[in-house]
Amino acid sequence: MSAGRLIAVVGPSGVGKDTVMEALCRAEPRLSLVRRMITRPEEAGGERFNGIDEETFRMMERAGEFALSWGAHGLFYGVPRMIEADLARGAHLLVNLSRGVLGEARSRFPDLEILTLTASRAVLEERLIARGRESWAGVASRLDRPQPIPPEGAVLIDNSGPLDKTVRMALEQLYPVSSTRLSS
Ligand SMILES: Nc1ncnc2c1ncn2[C@@H]1O[C@H](COP(=O)(O)OP(=O)(O)OP(=O)(O)O)[C@@H](O)[C@H]1O
Ligand SMILES: O=P(O)(O)OC[C@H]1O[C@H](OP(=O)(O)O)[C@H](O)[C@@H]1O
Repeated sequence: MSAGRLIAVVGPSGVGKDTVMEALCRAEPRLSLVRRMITRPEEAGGERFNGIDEETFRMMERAGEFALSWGAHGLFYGVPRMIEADLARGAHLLVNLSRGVLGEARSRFPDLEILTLTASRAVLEERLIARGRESWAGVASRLDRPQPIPPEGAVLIDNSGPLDKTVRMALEQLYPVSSTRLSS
């Protein structure tokens, strides 16, 4: 069994992380998505996640049930510990992480790969409004969040253009040989 791969997809809210991750999974059967636990009602839509209340989140965190956890936008996010077993089985996992948790993620998973998605503020604003998941105030606070500099060693991909272009560029980086074969 070959070693698993943990690939963090990061970038500002609205840049398209969840959309790109889903498209990557459709295009590359070796990839699968990590389902996060979030203190957000599941009816909010967007990515597939498990919605839990804050008390449950705290309990799970104390019980060591998360490989990684963090807070952002007034919510808490947890990555189930189960990913360790999946990686040991050789899975190639895509996970949506906060940029604030990358240091910890790298010390816990030294082979962590990082895909940073970028887009201009105007594109982010347009996408967040069109998505309609947050209120106007929620959109404004996401846009006004200070943007950290891209983490060292990350692959930078511009997602301002069409989704299929982003997917092609990301796969070229993640699976250099097979994507060359596919496009030839
Ligand atoms: N390349 C693209 N072209 C056009 N629209 C896109 C593209 N990528 C994503 N979108 C749209 O932008 C919106 C935001 O995408 P998505 O929810 O995937 O972002 P996100 O980075 O996961 O945001 P958050 O961190 O807030 O969850 C969605 O409505 C999605 O359909
Ligand atoms: O800005 P940073 O800290 O990198 O990311 C913070 C969090 O914001 C997004 O969450 P959501 O899915 O929009 O709630 C990301 O998924 C991440 O968990």
